[in-house]
Formats: sequence, C-alpha cells, structure tokens
Amino acid sequence: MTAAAELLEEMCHLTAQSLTAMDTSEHFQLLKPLGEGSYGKVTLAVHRKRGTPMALKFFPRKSTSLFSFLREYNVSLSFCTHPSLTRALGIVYFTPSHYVFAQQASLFGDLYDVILPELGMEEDCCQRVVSQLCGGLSHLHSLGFVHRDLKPENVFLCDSACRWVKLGDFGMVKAKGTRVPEVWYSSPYCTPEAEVARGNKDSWESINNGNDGLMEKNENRKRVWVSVEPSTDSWALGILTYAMLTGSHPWEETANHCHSYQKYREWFEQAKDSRDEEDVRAEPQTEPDNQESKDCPALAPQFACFTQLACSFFQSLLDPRPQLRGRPEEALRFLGGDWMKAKEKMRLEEERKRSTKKGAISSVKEEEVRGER
Ligand SMILES: Nc1ncnc2c1ncn2[C@@H]1O[C@H](COP(=O)(O)OP(=O)(O)OP(=O)(O)O)[C@@H](O)[C@H]1O
Repeated sequence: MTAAAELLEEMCHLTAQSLTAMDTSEHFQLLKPLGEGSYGKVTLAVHRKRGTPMALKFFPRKSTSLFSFLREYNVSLSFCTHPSLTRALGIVYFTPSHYVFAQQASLFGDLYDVILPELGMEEDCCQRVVSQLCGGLSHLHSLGFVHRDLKPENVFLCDSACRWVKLGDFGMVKAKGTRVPEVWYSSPYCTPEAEVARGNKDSWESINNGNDGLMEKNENRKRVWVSVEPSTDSWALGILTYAMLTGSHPWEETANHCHSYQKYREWFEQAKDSRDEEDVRAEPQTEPDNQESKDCPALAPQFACFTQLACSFFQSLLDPRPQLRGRPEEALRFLGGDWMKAKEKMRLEEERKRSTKKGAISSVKEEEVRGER
C-alpha cells in the first residue's frame, strides 16, 4: 500500500469512530437541489446558527458502503487543498436513511450545462477551465491520488464565465499505484489501455460501486489487474477539452474498431515520428491558420479545425501510450495561443450567438443566485 493510501485508510478508520447521528433540518435550512448523480443527491443548505452556505451531499445508506463514503469525504477534506478542487467542510454525519457530508458549494451548475452540443464554448473560457483543471489535477497527483472520473458533470462552476471552476466528485479517487481490475467502457473517456478488458462482462457500474465481488462471476475472461496512474486523468482532460471546444467527441469509443479513433491513431503515429525529430514538446509552435503542418501529414479530420498548437496539446494528452502521455502540468505550456483556426472559431462564435437556448439558462441561474429575479 502506498503512503497516500495508508494515510487515507487511517483517516477513514478515525472518522468511522467519530461519525455521529444528526437531524439535518435541526442544523441546516435546505434551500434548493444543486444536482444529482448515480450515488448522491446534492442540496444547497445554510447552517442555521452560523449562516454558512454549503452543499450537502446525501448518500443513501442502503446502497452506499460506509468506507467508500468516508473515503470520498476524507479525500475532499484533507487532500483537496487547492482552489480548483471542491473541499469538504468538516461536517459529516448520518441520518436513519443517509450518510451526509458538507462541501463548498459552487452556485453556477457544472460544465455540462455550458457546453453547447456541436458548438462547445468560447475558446478563452475553455482555456481558463483547462488551466484551472491542470492546477487541481497536478495538486491531487502530487499528493499521490488520481481522480479517475474527470467529465463535464464533475467540473462545478463558481461563476457563469468559468473564471473559477472546481473539480468535484471524488467517489472514484484512488491512490496512485493501487492495483485495480481494468475495466473497459464504451466512451471516449475510457483510455486505450483499458481495451485489453473489452469483452469482459464486468460493468463499469460494478467497479464504480466498489463491488468487486460481482467480477468473480466472470468466467470467460481473466481479470487484468493494473496500477492506478495519473495518465488516466490526462486522457480525460484531453477528451474534455475537445468537448469544450467543439461540443462533440473526437470518437464514439476508444477502441481499435472505431473508425474515427483509428484515423486518430494513424495521424498520431505519423505525427509521432516528426515530433520525435523536432521535439515539439519542448517548444510548442503556433502556425498561421492556412498552413498545413509538416507534423501532421494525414491530419485526422476531426482535428482539422485546430491549430498546430492545439494539435500538439491533444497529441500530448491523448497519447495512446500511457507511460508517455503528457501530464496536466505539462499541458499548461500550450495555453495562451490560438487553438481553433480563425475561420472555424468565427463560425462557432456566430452560431453560438444565434443559439440562445443554453446561454439563456445560465444567465437565469446567475440572476437567481444573486437574488435579482
Ligand atoms: N459542491 C457542489 N456544489 C455545487 N454543485 C454540486 C456540488 N457537488 C455536486 N454538485 C452537483 O451535483 C451533481 C452530482 O454530484 P456528484 O457528481 O458529486 O454526484 P455522484 O452521485 O457522485 O455523481 P456520479 O454519478 O458522476 O458519480 C454534479 O454534477 C453537480 O451538478
């Protein structure tokens, strides 16, 4: 067991001892639901005596193991000491039906609400988010943990322009180096190294629940045990960034039979050779929009809207080889220059202006929170 894992286990044992029963409504005024996931409901609440606003996360006791609850709480309380990570507030208790802990509340929803389908979000906004997520993830990695569930729904907004965002949902966090069974799931967020487990009957949910017992039922295939590594978060950061810029995904699932992923692999392989020669990693270049890059002999079509700078960013984080995949802190050097080619950027901006649907929703939210409506 790594030092980080040992420390976390110790904290879980200690908090298990001191966990008390409490009546939610006696201590908190519940204001409004903030969201709901597969494991918990999250409600905005105010502490009755102190007036402190907070997010209370409720986990049904029936379907939640005490230790997975305490792990999520302790990770958030003791290791999320970075402005781009959602920190727990030291309030933890149980009711007859739920385990509950309190967290800093982000009042402007999550990234899922602001990424417009097929249109994404403004590039500046996206770069601000990437820069903050790089900081939050690097912090977590430096303390020996891997998030393992980076996706739009887990990036919470503290304002409508994404000037301050916080990564949340630490239910999947594991200490670096922990041995876990590999699981493949049909999504671009799934890493290519997980494909060895494709065809296993084990579902993503069974792993998510920490219910490894289900996996013993798998008779057809052997489990593949792998070490938890930060490269998983790098991959997800690459996919999330693509989603923010375009409002779509670069491929349907990370599997060799998936045509768009194959195209990407071909491009990656060809570009790799020229990259190795020129060491693009050391010095990312910006290039004029209309110039075909020498590094991209057969540019994968779904990346054609990006500049060379963005292509280098994606190829660093979406390196199919986990051991060579760029780390979030390394991705910072690709920030600052243009990522979308000018023509495509203008087209998206125009179309976003025309599409008032989602934008209207987020501004209503902002006014509601300010009490202006
Ligand atoms: N601290 C918070 N502040 C504001 N909103 C939050 C907070 N925590 C969670 N939410 C909202 O609630 C939703 C569900 O929360 P969360 O992702 O933590 O639940 P979960 O059950 O663990 O989800 P998943 O199904 O992804 O594992 C989030 O997508 C977000 O919109």
